[in-house]
Amino acid sequence: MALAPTPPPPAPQRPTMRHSSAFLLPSPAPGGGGGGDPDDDAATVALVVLNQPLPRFAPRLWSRAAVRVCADGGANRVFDGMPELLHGGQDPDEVRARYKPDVIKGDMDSVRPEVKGYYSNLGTKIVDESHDQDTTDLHKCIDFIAKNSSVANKSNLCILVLGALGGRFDHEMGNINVLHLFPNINIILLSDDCLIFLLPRTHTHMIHIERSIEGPHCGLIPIGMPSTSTTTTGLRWNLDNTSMSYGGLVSTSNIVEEDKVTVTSDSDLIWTISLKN
Ligand SMILES: Nc1ncnc2c1ncn2[C@@H]1O[C@H](COP(=O)(O)OP(=O)(O)OP(=O)(O)O)[C@@H](O)[C@H]1O
Ligand SMILES: Cc1ncc(C[n+]2csc(CCO)c2C)c(N)n1
Repeated sequence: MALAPTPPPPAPQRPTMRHSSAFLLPSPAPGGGGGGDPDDDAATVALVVLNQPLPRFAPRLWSRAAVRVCADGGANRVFDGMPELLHGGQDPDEVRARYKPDVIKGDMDSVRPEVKGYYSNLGTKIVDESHDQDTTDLHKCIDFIAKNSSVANKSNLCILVLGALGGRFDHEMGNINVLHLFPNINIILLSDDCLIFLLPRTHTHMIHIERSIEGPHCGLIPIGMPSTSTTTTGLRWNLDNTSMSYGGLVSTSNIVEEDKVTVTSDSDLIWTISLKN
């Protein structure tokens, strides 16, 4: 007697993780004060400034953050860049006192001595890890936020990283690697032109599109590992149980069509979306 075919195992049920870029809005949308979840107005923002030109929205995000950490030469960018961004004839030292980093951390080969001394005198904590030449300054800063800062234990922590994209390709890849090193922390890499975050495979992702400030161009990229099955909704070119890999298909130059995009995958994926100027 023929046996009945064994039914395929049910697809794993994943919890939903919600994402929103409402933190970039000039004034927060109702309930959109933080980073990860648009309905979670208690989300806690930590800011990391890298050694790249400050994005135009840096002052706004600085004001929203609970802790501000400069990665080594990122402190030079705050020292030089905040007075420039705010122009309007304000006294540079008055601006610098208002935009004082809580911490400068890194291997300290890029922060200028006078900048380090200036902020140290204002009370900034300086963490010199010049002995560690195996992890990047961004990695060191995420470690600091995860282990030592006042926001470390917040379940709704969102770390915004300024100046992570554009510039040197080895640094960009190192910055993206940090997303894969800390898959359980909500980290968003930002430039003036786009943002990037990781979609861990443990969840289905519901990405709320803030159309006034982001899109329509987007991408879904399996940087860390290939994916045998990714399914999306809300995109012009949706994936339906589709494989993606470097050397095969990766979803670049896609377009968001709906206010909500959903993504489910068997691999960690990078989500990226363009920012409007
Ligand atoms: N051109 C860039 N593009 C993207 N990220 C950058 C760039 N330059 C610096 N960063 C980021 O800012 C952090 C601090 O930069 P900094 O220049 O102080 O690093 P660094 O370790 O001295 O770099 P290196 O010695 O490789 O030149 C880096 O860890 C990196 O995450
Ligand atoms: C295989 C390997 N490649 C590169 C480096 C160099 N490196 C990586 S992170 C870092 C610190 C930058 O502030 C430096 C110098 C290394 N150690 N190991």
